[in-house]
Amino acid sequence: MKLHRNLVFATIDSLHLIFNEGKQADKVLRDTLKRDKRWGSRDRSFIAETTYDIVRWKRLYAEIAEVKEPFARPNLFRMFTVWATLHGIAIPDWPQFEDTPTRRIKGKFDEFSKIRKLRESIPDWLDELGEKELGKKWDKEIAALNKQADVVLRVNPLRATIETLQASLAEAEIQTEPIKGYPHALKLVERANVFTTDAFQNGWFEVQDASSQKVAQLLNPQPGMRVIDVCAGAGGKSLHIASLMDNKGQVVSMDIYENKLNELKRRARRNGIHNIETRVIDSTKAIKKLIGKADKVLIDAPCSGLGVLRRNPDSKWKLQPEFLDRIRATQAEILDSYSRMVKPGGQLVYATCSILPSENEKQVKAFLKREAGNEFTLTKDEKILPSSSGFDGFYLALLQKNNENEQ
Ligand SMILES: C[S@@+](CC[C@H](N)C(=O)[O-])C[C@H]1O[C@@H](n2cnc3c(N)ncnc32)[C@H](O)[C@@H]1O
Repeated sequence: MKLHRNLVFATIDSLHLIFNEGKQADKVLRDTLKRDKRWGSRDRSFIAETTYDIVRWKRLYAEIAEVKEPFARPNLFRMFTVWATLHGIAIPDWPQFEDTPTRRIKGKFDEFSKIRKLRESIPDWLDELGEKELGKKWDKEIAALNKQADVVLRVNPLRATIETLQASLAEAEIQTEPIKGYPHALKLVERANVFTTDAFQNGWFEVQDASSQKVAQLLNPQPGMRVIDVCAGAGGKSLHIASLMDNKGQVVSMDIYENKLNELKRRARRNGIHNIETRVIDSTKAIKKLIGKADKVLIDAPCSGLGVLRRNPDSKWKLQPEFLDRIRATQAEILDSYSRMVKPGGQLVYATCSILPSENEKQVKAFLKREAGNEFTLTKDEKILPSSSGFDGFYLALLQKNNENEQ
């Protein structure tokens, strides 16, 4: 592979913004990719994939390149050299690469591969936490979380079927395949930009990982019900729930951030969904009004996001142990407060995109022991691990609230 100067420079510029200025990788790449209209899909994917790769392997590559943060520009070129050498790509004789030794890169790679926190390129604290929470399983999970994620679509049954969507994408030269056990999912055979397709513009599908699609399935909403999605964000799950309800009944989508709910409304319009009502949680009143009013409540809780590291490798470097302590406390508060919205005889699903028991089954167990949880029983739960599923790490628990006469 021949390296092109403007693509390499765009990659280095993106890395500078992500590493040195703390900008979010997806936002940086969105802006970088707008820089040159002449770039084709291969050029774009080179910039995006190389940037994500170097973000994912930051610690390992920095150790091999013997550079430290903040990374001066010549040091970003040294890290790029590590990436290129390990991918068997020859380094061109540009002045930027003059001081970047290529010798010993493979030797150091082999040497560091014996130490998990270097091999998997993660901070010390995260390696210790993973081992403490998951024991021997941590080895396999962190390795799986360092792989590139598949792109999975969820067909919108209000607008298309798996077959019509597959055919429409094939016309745009995007090949997909169904995934056994996931009735609404299609996996891209090769990465492609699906957002420019007619099928996307017409609301035939959303991009949603296969594990995430299991959440609304477990909630099993029925047409005519009132379902409350209390941590709805930009609405990935709300849209799925509303489509399963065939636009009949009501979905109340709530979040503390109005801008996320505005995005949800835009997506709902594109999906042809008109049974979603959004409500910002700006005081406890918003919750009190809905106590005992929902047939089903979904708590898609804020979490560490450790199960989706493959999609957001930069969160390895942004996550802090103190944040994890705070988020666990928030999860417990949310469970206690929002579970009150479930009617007697109704159901609650608690979900996270984390693989840590302390955010998942331990959180549910503790809730069931507290006063707020004493009217609920755990019907079933599922831990989806990236190493065995091949998809994002998720936890889902279905809880049943007693009928009034059982209280
Ligand atoms: C895992 S994300 C939700 C993703 C969303 N359900 C989806 O499928 O796209 C968690 C959401 O919880 C929201 N959140 C954080 N703290 C909250 C709170 N105290 N009450 C309600 N929502 C909260 C965040 O803004 C975030 O959108």
